[in-house]
Amino acid sequence: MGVKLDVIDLEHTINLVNGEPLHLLKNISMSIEAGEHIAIVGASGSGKSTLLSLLAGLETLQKGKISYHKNLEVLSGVTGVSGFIFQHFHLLPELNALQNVALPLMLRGESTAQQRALEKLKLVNLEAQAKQPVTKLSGGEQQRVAIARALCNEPQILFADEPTGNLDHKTAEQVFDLMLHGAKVSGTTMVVVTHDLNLASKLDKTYKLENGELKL
Ligand SMILES: Nc1ncnc2c1ncn2[C@@H]1O[C@H](COP(=O)(O)OP(=O)(O)OP(=O)(O)O)[C@@H](O)[C@H]1O
Repeated sequence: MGVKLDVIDLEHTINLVNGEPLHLLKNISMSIEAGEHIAIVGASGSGKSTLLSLLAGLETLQKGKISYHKNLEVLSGVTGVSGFIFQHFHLLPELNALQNVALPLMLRGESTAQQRALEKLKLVNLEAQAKQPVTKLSGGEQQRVAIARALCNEPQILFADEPTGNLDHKTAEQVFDLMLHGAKVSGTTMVVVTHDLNLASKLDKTYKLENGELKL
């Protein structure tokens, strides 16, 4: 089962180049249930990526509290149980698809890394391309490799920042559906930042970030 996440009164301020503070996020409170899939939408520059990085523990909290729970246990953080998918794939160009997916497991010394990586490549319909260098794959295929890699660690919560923003409309929908399917199969909680309201509507809830406030 996935991770449950509670956010209480989160605030975030950035300093603009002219020295003025900008209150990017104001008193954000939300709960994301275990296994729930939510979308965060909003205008460019509204703070979606910043909020996602804070939720994923990739950026330091300035004010407020985020707590993570698995079953009835409170976790000290999510770094070990989370996956992250970026808009620009972030694959290692010198490796093939299978090696990209297996690498995080191999670095942890997992003896079944290759086998588990191949299973996840099957899940995103890329078994036949496993030995292809990723530079020879299409954009949609590269993003499916990134999804397989993120799922390979069996994450309890998955964060995705515009995961299909770099793809054409049809490919974006196919890749998004595969990502959602992968998360559903493993009961993974998922938080997705997207501009695409059609894709957002496939998830359980859509939050809109506007003027620093998050609304359903
Ligand atoms: N570390 C930082 N220092 C200064 N400004 C920052 C920093 N991080 C983000 N910003 C600014 O904060 C604002 C929000 O950025 P963010 O990337 O979170 O928005 P976004 O809603 O994800 O935008 P987009 O949809 O265009 O990706 C932007 O104006 C950005 O320039």
